[in-house]
Amino acid sequence: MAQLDLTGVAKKFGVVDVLRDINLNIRSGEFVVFVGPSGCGKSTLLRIISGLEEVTAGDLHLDGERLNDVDPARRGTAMVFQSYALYPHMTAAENMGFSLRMAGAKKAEIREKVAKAAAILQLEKHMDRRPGQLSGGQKQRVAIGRAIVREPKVFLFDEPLSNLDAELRVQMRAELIDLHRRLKATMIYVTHDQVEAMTLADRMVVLNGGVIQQCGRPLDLYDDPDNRFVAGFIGSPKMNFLSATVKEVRPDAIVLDRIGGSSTSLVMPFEGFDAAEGPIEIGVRPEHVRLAPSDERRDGDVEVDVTLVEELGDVTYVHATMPAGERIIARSDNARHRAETANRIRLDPSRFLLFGAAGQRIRPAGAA
Ligand SMILES: Nc1ncnc2c1ncn2[C@@H]1O[C@H](COP(=O)(O)OP(=O)(O)OP(=O)(O)O)[C@@H](O)[C@H]1O
Repeated sequence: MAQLDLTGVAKKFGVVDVLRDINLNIRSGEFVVFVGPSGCGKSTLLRIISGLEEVTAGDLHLDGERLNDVDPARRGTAMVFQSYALYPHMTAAENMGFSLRMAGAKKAEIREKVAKAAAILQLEKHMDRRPGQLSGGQKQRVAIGRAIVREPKVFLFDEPLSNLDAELRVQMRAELIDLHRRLKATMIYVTHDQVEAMTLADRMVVLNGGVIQQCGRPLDLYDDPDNRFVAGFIGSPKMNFLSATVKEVRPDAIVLDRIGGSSTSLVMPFEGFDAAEGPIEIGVRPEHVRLAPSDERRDGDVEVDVTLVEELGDVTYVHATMPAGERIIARSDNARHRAETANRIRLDPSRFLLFGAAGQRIRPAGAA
């Protein structure tokens, strides 16, 4: 068991609020990823859990035990840092066993635990090498091994893959998923990379400005973001945002006008729109914006200026500007021959998400 509960956690550095009213329950065995832009407070939150920082307000409980005043070494957490933080003069085996030695463990026990971790991480052949003789990926595995031998209740990872090249990062991601499956441990992972977060997380916690913006399963956040920040942060290329006005409200639909500054009107299925919402913004993902076939014209097709065509082989992204200058990205799965000549896009209003002036999501009546 390793259930972690954060209640009303806040942190100030001087007068600056770095974290505000963080409430989070992390279940035993869950892989939770804190994600957000630089400076949003994710590392500070991880350091608070590890005990490297104190809270300004709020409580932390691990399996019901209040952690606030428990010494970092006795919390049952183990941290893996971006910088590896290995001792250069020690071998991989000595680095991995160091904390056990400091805790007074017997040599045989240390040997056994280090050998077990080395096997899990496929490091057996490198255990006599010093960090200087290891690759970046091997060093990171030693750092993870050092956490494993401590058999922590909660593993804490602070951007552990950001010093590795792109290919190795993908490989290490797969290894971390496998490690989590085998150890069944509670893991908390910090990254600013939303793709890394999406691929690793059982649950993502999106932070911005020291506040939790949304917390949930990666695809739920992708499909059903609570606000414009989450909608724009998750997904690559990013969600398109277009201005629009609501011309008419029907019981089960709205008529949107001046979409992206164009003369286009479209009917969007939407139950119970509240006319008091004020100006709105449409969010639509690139995969829901298509190139209109040149031989077919439909209401709602928008003339655009194509500014860039990115042909990636399996998919093509067409970057364009709408008549009033708003930018939009369309995705095409088979547009190699057509992308350069495309000049109209087709929007799918059933895929639109609506956001209010403060960036809040406007959901249809009855939606969660
Ligand atoms: N010891 C400190 N004293 C003062 N301010 C700090 C301290 N540590 C962090 N901060 C500030 O707190 C804010 C959050 O920092 P934190 O390192 O948690 O962000 P982060 O989301 O992990 O960013 P990054 O991805 O760049 O590491 C930043 O504005 C940072 O400058």
